Amino acid sequence: MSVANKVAMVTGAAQGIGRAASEVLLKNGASVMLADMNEMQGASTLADLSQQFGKSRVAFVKCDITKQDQLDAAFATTKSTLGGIDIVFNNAGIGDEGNGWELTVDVNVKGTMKATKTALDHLRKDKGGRGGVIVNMASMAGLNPNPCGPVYCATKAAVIMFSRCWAMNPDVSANGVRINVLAPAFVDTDLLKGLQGGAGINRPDIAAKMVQMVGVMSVEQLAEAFMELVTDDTKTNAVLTISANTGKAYYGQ
Ligand SMILES: NC(=O)C1=CN([C@@H]2O[C@H](COP(=O)(O)OP(=O)(O)OC[C@H]3O[C@@H](n4cnc5c(N)ncnc54)[C@H](O)[C@@H]3O)[C@@H](O)[C@H]2O)C=CC1
Ligand SMILES: CC/C=C\C[C@H](O)[C@H](O)/C=C/C=C/C=C\C=C\C(=O)C/C=C\CCC(=O)O
Repeated sequence: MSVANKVAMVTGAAQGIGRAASEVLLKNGASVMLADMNEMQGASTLADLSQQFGKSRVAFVKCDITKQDQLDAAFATTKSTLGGIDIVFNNAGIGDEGNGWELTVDVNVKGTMKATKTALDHLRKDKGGRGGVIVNMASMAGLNPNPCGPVYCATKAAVIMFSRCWAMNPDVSANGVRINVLAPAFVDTDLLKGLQGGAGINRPDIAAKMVQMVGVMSVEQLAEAFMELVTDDTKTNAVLTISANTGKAYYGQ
């Protein structure tokens, strides 16, 4: 599927991977709603992207994905401002392993689940949508256990299983919706800084060795992998892993 003239909503779009994915969607002719809880960073990203791609194809909505009312409003605003919705990238996520660990579960698991269910209500043809694709952000940390971030790893494993179960539901495919998962190793963003110990990670020394061993990708590499999951119509229930040293591979295939 070409993304030209399609409408996308990206959560966690104010910076990092979400911003890079939004940029590549815009470059390829889509309209994009940047959804993020960080209004200040969101406004700055909106200003940059509007300058590059024009004001009519990009907008920002404040949205905390743990809040159902804000998700409902974000989807409604996307449709009214940009003329519908075809692509949803549930990318927002955090990695606090310390005192804030419950928020990590709330955002990564419950937030992603709420956003996926809301996306299905807006995309499914039997619910008045026009079909489309949902990409949920997991991590290779959700596939391979390690001692550094048990909470983070468990949340990402939950995202993978939740997404795959929905993708297999015949009511979803029959109504024109594909669901895929992106599972990267380390990417050069603010989140990765948590591995240096600030977010209460267990054994930052082991994490540092893992980073050294696996390597670190650019956000642009992630945006390209995201686009593969969006544009390849044969991909549904696909989990695309990607790391700097080993490249891309579909899990289980
Ligand atoms: N950076 C890495 O090495 C990896 C990142 N990931 C995943 O990629 C996703 C994006 O992370 P990065 O770009 O690296 O991080 P980042 O910290 O640079 O960006 C995350 C964005 O999400 C937003 N956000 C956080 N909580 C939110 C909420 N409740 N509602 C709405 N927006 C919220 C933040 O304001 C921020 O703009 C996350 O789900 C992360 O777990 C997965 C594997 C590796
Ligand atoms: C990507 C981690 C981002 C943020 C760190 C958080 O702050 C959190 O507190 C801790 C998370 C701990 C994560 C530990 C490991 C993460 C591993 C990967 O993302 C993938 C790395 C390697 C995959 C190669 C392999 O295992 O085969």
